[in-house]
Amino acid sequence: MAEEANNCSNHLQDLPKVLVLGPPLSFQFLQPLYSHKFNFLKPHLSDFSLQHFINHHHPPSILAILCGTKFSVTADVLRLLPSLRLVLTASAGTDHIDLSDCRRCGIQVTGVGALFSEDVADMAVALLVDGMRKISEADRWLRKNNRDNTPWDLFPLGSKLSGKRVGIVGLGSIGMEVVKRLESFGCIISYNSKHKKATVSYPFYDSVVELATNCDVLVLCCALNEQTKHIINREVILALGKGGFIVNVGRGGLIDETELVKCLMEGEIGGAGFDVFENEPHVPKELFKMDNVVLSPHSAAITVESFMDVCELIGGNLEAFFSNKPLLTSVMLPK
Ligand SMILES: O=CC(=O)O
Repeated sequence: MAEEANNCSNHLQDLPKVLVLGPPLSFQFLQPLYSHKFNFLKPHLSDFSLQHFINHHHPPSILAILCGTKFSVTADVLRLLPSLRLVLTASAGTDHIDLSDCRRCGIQVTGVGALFSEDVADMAVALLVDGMRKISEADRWLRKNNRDNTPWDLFPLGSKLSGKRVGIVGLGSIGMEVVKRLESFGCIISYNSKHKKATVSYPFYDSVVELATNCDVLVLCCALNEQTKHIINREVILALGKGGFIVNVGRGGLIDETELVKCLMEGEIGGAGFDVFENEPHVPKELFKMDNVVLSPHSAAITVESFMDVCELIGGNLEAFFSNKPLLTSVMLPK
């Protein structure tokens, strides 16, 4: 028995090490599939501090990190790992990673590319339909008023989605999937993005205030970075107006959340659908009391199918990296 355990730990020692930070949600599916190929180091199961844990595992032998969005890969973390060559995040967003420092240290970064785009777009549209047609509100109302003598016409009217002017903030792969879906609803699309796209003919606004002025709905699909932090501020919200609706499936920090909550309370905007929040897992408690708001716990990307695909992609990227082949997906690092 002891010999078997010894063989097993010897075998583990021979496998390439991958330091798992977070860990990402998909790790629970990934681990059983790839434990025979990689030695996953799991500081979250240890009582040691991260630094102590890393020092205990011979830092020069750790070439790769696997993380999710809840773990910030800062310059301080990178300093603990002098031989690190790959940061692999199980996410589309990379705002939790110090990309400039990765570049400086010659570390490649890989994420899931466009793998979550369809699921996230589905959720964006679901939040929008739910909010405008009051689906969650209707469900709550009917459960509460489930008596034969309650007249159903007491339930408030929703808003029609077809024909609405929808402004997409960030026309990347998620934004394009949202557009595909909303065009079939008969919505009128325009957008704001870092650059005007040569490949689409939808009206482009280089100012988000102008986009909001000309729309009934804003759907936020862009990455969070220095340029996009609080891209939705009070001025944008007021420009969208009292009947307006905002959906955020990007990152919480895209919206000045305090201002949005205030505007919702003051009736300056019609409603909102949130999959992401500024200080997750904190959700402003005022939102729980609002019927014109639909909430979801940063779960837009999470489906059984996307998790299976993500495991395959992460495994493929790890295999490519450790056999010196090109990565299947890679993140562009800032110049
Ligand atoms: O938020 C989810 C992701 O960035 O993949």
